[in-house]
Amino acid sequence: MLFLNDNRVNVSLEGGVMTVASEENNLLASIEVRYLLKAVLERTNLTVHYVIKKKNMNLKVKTLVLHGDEEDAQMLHSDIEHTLKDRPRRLLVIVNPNSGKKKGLKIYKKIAAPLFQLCDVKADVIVTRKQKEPTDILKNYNLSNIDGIVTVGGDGLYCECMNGLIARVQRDNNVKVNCHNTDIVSASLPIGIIPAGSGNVIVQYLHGTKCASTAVLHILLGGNVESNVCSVHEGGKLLSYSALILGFGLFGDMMHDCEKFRWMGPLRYNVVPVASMLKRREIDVEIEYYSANKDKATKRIRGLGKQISLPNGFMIPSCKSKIQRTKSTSGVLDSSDVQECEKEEGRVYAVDTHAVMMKENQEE
Ligand SMILES: Nc1ncnc2c1ncn2[C@@H]1O[C@H](COP(=O)(O)OP(=O)(O)OP(=O)(O)O)[C@@H](O)[C@H]1O
Repeated sequence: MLFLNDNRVNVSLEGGVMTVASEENNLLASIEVRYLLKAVLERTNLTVHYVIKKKNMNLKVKTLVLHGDEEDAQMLHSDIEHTLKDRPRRLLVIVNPNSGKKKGLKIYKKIAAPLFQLCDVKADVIVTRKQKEPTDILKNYNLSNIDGIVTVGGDGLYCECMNGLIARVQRDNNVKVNCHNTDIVSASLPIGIIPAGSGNVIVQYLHGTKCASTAVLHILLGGNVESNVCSVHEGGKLLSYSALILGFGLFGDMMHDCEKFRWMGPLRYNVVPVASMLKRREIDVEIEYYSANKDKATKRIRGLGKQISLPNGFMIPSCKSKIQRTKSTSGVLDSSDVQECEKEEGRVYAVDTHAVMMKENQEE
């Protein structure tokens, strides 16, 4: 026998929904099981922590307290815990204390750590001291001991961890990474992002909000989504993996210039691009991409000092496609020039595939 306030209630966990109804069958509470966070049992009291989604896409923790017969409370507790068995339990957390406004560590301690504790999540927290450290950590870390990686920082930290993870997976699978025709082996380990950086574009894209506690809750709820990853090659060598934006021309110049003013913090993205725009240069570029659908012919887009957009749908996560770009060349190319170009040193190839998982609520 269980009670909600003074009402004697029946609780069911069927059809993916936890319902609490009065003896007269009036529905008193209804919570989707995927939004259940944790059930805490203290003798005859069972506190159910769950998440609600607000209109602004932020998630908020709520509680429901049931009390009554100790045995009934215990049974319901173990039923709820059973529904949570696939949630992440062990995480590697990589914090960049210098991200954005340098609040990464504070955000982790104040927002993430208490929620991790509530959900019995064991976190191995590493605070980075320098650039490239995340890549080194992921070279040798025992990945079989964890359910996911969490970054506390900006898009750059995520990209570096994604690079480290993808490189590690290729190494473990003996992939010839310098060969641009080789498929990238997908990583099965998800990467969650707690935003503490300058732009936090990926988190906004995933969750519709840059709220840090919402990101933590998405990670704890255990949803994930596949994401494309491109490998970028030059001169027969792998340069890097890219999962957010692969840019060149004006965009590349802007980002390059912004890096020189990292000391300015997030403000650099508002100021520095203006100067990059003023010293804008024309770039002749040709992009060639191969559709996932092998029946479709190879398409080619050419532009000289123009904005070039790839067709819609290019980044559909499940789509396997390849893009290739030649290095900046002078004059307009025809198809025979392209073949010549492909023999040149210094060409850049990019191959994209779905390879990395990011934490997200699947329904969003
Ligand atoms: N302790 C550290 N000191 C300096 N740089 C670091 C440190 N830890 C990580 N980095 C590197 O700093 C870069 C940017 O990190 P992050 O994305 O967290 O910050 P950001 O301010 O949002 O920058 P961006 O706008 O480039 O994303 C990453 O390449 C990351 O690896």
